[in-house]
Amino acid sequence: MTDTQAPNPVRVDQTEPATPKAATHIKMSARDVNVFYGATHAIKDVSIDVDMENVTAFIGPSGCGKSTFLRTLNRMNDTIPIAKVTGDITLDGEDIYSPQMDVVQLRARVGMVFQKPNPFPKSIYENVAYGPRIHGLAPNKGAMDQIVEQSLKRAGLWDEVKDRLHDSGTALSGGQQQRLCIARAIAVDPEVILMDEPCSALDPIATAKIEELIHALRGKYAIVIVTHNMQQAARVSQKTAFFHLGNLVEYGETSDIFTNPREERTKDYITGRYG
Ligand SMILES: Nc1ncnc2c1ncn2[C@@H]1O[C@H](COP(=O)(O)OP(=O)(O)OP(=O)(O)O)[C@@H](O)[C@H]1O
Repeated sequence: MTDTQAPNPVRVDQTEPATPKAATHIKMSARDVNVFYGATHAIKDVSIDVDMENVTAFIGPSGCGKSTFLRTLNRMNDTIPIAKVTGDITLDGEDIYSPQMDVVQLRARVGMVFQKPNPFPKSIYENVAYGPRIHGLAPNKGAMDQIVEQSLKRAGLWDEVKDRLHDSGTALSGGQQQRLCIARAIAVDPEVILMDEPCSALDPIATAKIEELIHALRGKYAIVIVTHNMQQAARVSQKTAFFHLGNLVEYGETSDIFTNPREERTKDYITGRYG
């Protein structure tokens, strides 16, 4: 889909139940996080809690640091030599930047879906089975078959691919490929799924399917989605964080952010004054 800017005002999905004020389980916490790329200070003292019950959207103008911050949550920035992260980030209270943290394990627990669908050049079955195999999650073929089927079902793809599991994943449509990537993340039994503009390469129908899927997965996994499409943030999330120039300007319930923002900068952004 072409991520066109939202006409204003952005409509918030009123069919969603009000976000529970209590009894949320904080899954990830960031405190005073800074990210530097060499001399570029990309993230400035960001503190935020991500919970299990709500989908959290990160919004803000291009270059404000949404993707950079998202990548700190599963240490994807480790792969960028000039990136330096300071501050504390925990997953269920455990410091993910501690030297004892197994990063491969962390990235299974905190899975990621990218902007451009990136299935392996292997069969649909193998795309999903790869992670469980390297993590030793399936003792035999029957168990693996079950993981593959369940993951594809959860990703809303099973009915479309069950008769061609051994065809190449790259032969699927873009939207199907993205759901295959979500199935691949689900297959290793993650706790958190990070999505970095997962619909920006998709047409409106494929985008709607991913958005439905996000609704269906809500609560099973803590979900964080970066989007520069404000309508999408309003449709899929219950919590929204607005970033600007590396700062977390405002974080709260999506309905408040879009209808009654506290900060002038948030108001300017959601009313289309910049970005
Ligand atoms: N690999 C990198 N090396 C150097 N600088 C980077 C790198 N990645 C991002 N940056 C810089 O960090 C800042 C934040 O970029 P980031 O991609 O996180 O923003 P964003 O809000 O996700 O933007 P967009 O919506 O355009 O994807 C920008 O100034 C960007 O140029």
